[in-house]
Amino acid sequence: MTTDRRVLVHADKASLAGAVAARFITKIIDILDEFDEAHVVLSGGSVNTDLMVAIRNSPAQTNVEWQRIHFWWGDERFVEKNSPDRNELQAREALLDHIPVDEAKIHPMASSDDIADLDEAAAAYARELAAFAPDAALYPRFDILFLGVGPDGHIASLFPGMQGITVRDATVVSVRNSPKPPPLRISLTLPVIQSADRIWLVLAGADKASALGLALAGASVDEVPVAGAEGRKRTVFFVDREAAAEVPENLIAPSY
Ligand SMILES: O=C(O)[C@H](O)[C@@H](O)[C@H](O)[C@H](O)COP(=O)(O)O
Repeated sequence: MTTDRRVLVHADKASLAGAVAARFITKIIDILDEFDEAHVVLSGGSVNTDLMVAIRNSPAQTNVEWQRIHFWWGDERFVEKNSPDRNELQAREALLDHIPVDEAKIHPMASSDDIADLDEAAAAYARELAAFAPDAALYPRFDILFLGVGPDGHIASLFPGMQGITVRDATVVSVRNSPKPPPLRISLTLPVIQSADRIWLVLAGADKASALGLALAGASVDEVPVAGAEGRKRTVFFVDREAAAEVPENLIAPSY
């Protein structure tokens, strides 16, 4: 599957966000040199939100042709449109409202105001993915898919020991009893996550160390979902020192 999986360690959470932002800007400019459009999947969570703020604050971001990028989400909390819990709202406030995006290329998952039924909302996102997929594919070719990681090892809204992480025959799942509130969510499934050319996981803090260590040591995906984060071309774990505490030394690449 993947050709490369590496861990890049930064001193702390603040330098992590700045470093990933700089790398993202460079990489997305390269991708847009090669392709007419790019597809990027955004993540919720505090570390990824800090990253989006760092992207917006980087002087280099004015060199990105933002209107050529499609933005998708890995998961969403199924709440009202204006709820501060919405990953969409957080991403808009952190980044999307501040850059010249093409609104037709922003693909949020439905809120409970848009579609009252959770399963219908998940099905609608599957249709949206298929509508922007090449040929007969079920979803676009994602250039970069960002993920946060929970202390329990969850990615997107795929939680340990729950049904969502086992789903292989759908692109989007509804989640009804998320252990992390709010309980109702929508998530991309693991096969879609693994289809991305690049998965960039961004995580910080001592409470992530055990999940990361287990994932890299080959834990089962059902028990530690982040163990299944492997993109087609490259998978990078961007972490701070605290989160790296249980990463085997031989997997740590020099960050500078
Ligand atoms: O939907 C959610 O509840 C969050 O988006 C969640 O999946 C988050 O990405 C991780 O828990 C990491 O969060 P932090 O970056 O805040 O540690």
